[in-house]
Amino acid sequence: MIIVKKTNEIKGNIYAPPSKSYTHRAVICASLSDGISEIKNPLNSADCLSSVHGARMLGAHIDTDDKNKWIVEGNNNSPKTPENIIDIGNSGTTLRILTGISSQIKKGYAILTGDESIRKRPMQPLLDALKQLGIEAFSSKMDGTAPIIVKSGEIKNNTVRIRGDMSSQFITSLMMTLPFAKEDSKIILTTPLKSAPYLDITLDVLSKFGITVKPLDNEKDKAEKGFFIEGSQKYKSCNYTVEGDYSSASYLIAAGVLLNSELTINNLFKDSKQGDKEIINIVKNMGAHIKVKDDKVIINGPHNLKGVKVDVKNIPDLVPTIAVLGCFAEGKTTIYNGEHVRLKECDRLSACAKELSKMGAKITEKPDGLVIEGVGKLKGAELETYHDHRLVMAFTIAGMMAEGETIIRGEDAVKISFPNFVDVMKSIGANITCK
Ligand SMILES: O=C(O)C1=C[C@@H](OP(=O)(O)O)[C@@H](O)[C@H](O)C1
Ligand SMILES: C=C(OP(=O)(O)O)C(=O)O
Repeated sequence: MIIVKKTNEIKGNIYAPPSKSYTHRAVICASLSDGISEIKNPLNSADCLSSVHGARMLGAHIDTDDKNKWIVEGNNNSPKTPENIIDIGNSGTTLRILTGISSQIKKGYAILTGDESIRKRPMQPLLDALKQLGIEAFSSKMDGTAPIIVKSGEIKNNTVRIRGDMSSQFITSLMMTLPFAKEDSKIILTTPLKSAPYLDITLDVLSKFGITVKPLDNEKDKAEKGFFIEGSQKYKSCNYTVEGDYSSASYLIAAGVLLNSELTINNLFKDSKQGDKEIINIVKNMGAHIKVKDDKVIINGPHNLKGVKVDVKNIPDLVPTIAVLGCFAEGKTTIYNGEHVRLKECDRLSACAKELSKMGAKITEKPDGLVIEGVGKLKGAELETYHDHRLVMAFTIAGMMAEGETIIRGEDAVKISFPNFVDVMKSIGANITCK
């Protein structure tokens, strides 16, 4: 557990942890490539190591001894049949991407599974999409969740239709798999897209590893939104440096604007493709005066915040952070368009409402979001975090602002995306201890 006490001041010049989304994609692209790639500043977290593990099972050699630089020898566009089941732990990104990629093993089957939470996360839209492509992939329990069994197969059809509103990771998986098809192909979205910036991250990394995926040309194809993928492309090796993670930095930014602070957070790029850089605009709209440089964010808090309305369609991972900020803002903060936020490590809408209410927050759960009446102060309480890293980190910030002591259960989950979270928070003066 983390024991959090009211914290008067935080100070420091720190680095945002490396991006989880970029690390996953870089290591998987490198693992498929034709040579040796160096991944610099990778995120050494449990989720990214799940991608490393899966990529090794599919035939890549990956040396992670140097935590600052992973060396990846790719399987030369020829994923191998895994010797065993692939246990991807808690990582949705790994499960979704490698389900598609596994269909390109030359013979046999790949079986992908993970922890209790991952075995509840939806997979059916991706399985249906693979079926349209002539690939046999199914849930062993026949309920659309992992364990997933994927049969090696040649991609046959060249058009796949898939919903875009449940998880962008299904589409990332298809974007990374369809370059293996002999013929050109199209992904057509049957609903408006959510979490869209994650597809920009996918396109960005793919392009560095020699793969081109283009949005469908809307002039020619007015009715259809989606992507065009040229057939028979090859992944090429590339030396890649991972930028800092705005989702992880959101907890530091929230702490900075709420508390008495002098905080510089480095390695956050102004021109990043990460949707979660929106945290900067959100706190600015709430009234915070933070300085944004090309590669860092500087905060001198506290700032008086006012409630705002936030569309979280494209920024699902920021919800716990915004919920905490809303508790300390004047007036009402409304989070909407976040049905997909219920499909993460846990139902984050319901968990935020339930747990923050224990601290005296006034939160109403809506089908697609949360309405938070700013109460200005919270009181310490004992909180559950449902094995969800983002809840542990967001609730820690709430605890630092609360009167009395807050106990946060399940702190181990931070290893998923921000393994040294507790040490970083202590280094800037957070009044926290682990037991
Ligand atoms: O592709 C990615 O790296 C991610 C996509 C998002 O998921 P959805 O597309 O399922 O919303 C996000 O919540 C997750 O943390 C990381
Ligand atoms: C939902 C998350 O990741 P994933 O989907 O990869 O499990 C997350 O990091 O908040």
